[in-house]
Amino acid sequence: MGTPCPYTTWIMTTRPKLVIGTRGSPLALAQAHEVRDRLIAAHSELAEPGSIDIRIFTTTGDAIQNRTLAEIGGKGLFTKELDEAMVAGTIDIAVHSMKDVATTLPPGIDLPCILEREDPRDAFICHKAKTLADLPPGAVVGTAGLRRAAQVLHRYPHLKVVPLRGNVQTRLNKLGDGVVDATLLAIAGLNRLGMSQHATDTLSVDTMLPAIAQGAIGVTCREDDLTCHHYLLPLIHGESSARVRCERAFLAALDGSCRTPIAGLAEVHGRDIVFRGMVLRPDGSEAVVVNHRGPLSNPVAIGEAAAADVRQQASSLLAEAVSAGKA
Ligand SMILES: NCc1[nH]cc(CCC(=O)O)c1CC(=O)O
Repeated sequence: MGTPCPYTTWIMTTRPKLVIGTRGSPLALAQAHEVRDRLIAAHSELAEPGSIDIRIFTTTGDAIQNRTLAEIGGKGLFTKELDEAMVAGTIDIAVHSMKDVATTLPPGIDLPCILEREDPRDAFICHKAKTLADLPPGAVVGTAGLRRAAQVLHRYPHLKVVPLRGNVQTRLNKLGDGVVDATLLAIAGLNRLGMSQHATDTLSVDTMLPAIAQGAIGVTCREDDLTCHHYLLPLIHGESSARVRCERAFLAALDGSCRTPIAGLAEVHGRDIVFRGMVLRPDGSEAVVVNHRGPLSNPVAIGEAAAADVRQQASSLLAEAVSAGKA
């Protein structure tokens, strides 16, 4: 046996083939690990120990957990530091909840990969009632998002909504402490954390239309990084990509963000996409719902047509919703 070449060892330990950037919340880490495991399963050259490095970043969005997002303003709060690290070359790919990704990507960054989507629906979590409809008048629902708040107030005007922020565990703790009577969380997040046992009920999309792209994980990389585009290719899920592109086209055409009281869900029926979009007044007093169907081959056109429909039917409601999300 010859002596191992020290030069080779040095390269292997200091230069991973791929650096993944992620936020540090348990949910973000679970998603980054899922992407790492899928990359390893798809590419034997990445299976060698040390080939993939995961680097954790605190984003502006994480730093302000205790204020409501609507108070802060600005787009891409959960992606900013990751985008900068990618452009600088510190990381090669970044893993995101697509729900938190602004509709316009920064220059030089591509979103080549949407993984197979999880359940897009919201969970109702409560120790006092079996479902949202059973909550008595005056019961307090804690939620950070205008979309969930406006839909709760729209369908159940007798309920009270208060802001409740923090990561999934923090929100469950606050519920346990009795700060609120109930809260709403994405089923996908609970599933990925192995915490689905906390869901008291799954809300139908007729009760609570999901956020744009809820339950979908996306992976970004530099536009000119052909190696990463190659690595990500087998992870792309076609139907999920089409659904997310349709929903994001709707949001983009309405100039909305993840903080706007806008909801939408695209589903695949045969060779068609069936899309439902909703825009609400922030106080839930009024809502407009649009339904559009079209070929799976052009998802963006369906989202855009639905947005045009909203503009035509409810321009003042839309203006109020959009400015609430930017305030
Ligand atoms: N804004 C936080 C956030 N971003 C993505 C998820 C859940 C997972 C997903 O939608 O993919 C959550 C938590 C929640 O809304 O319950």
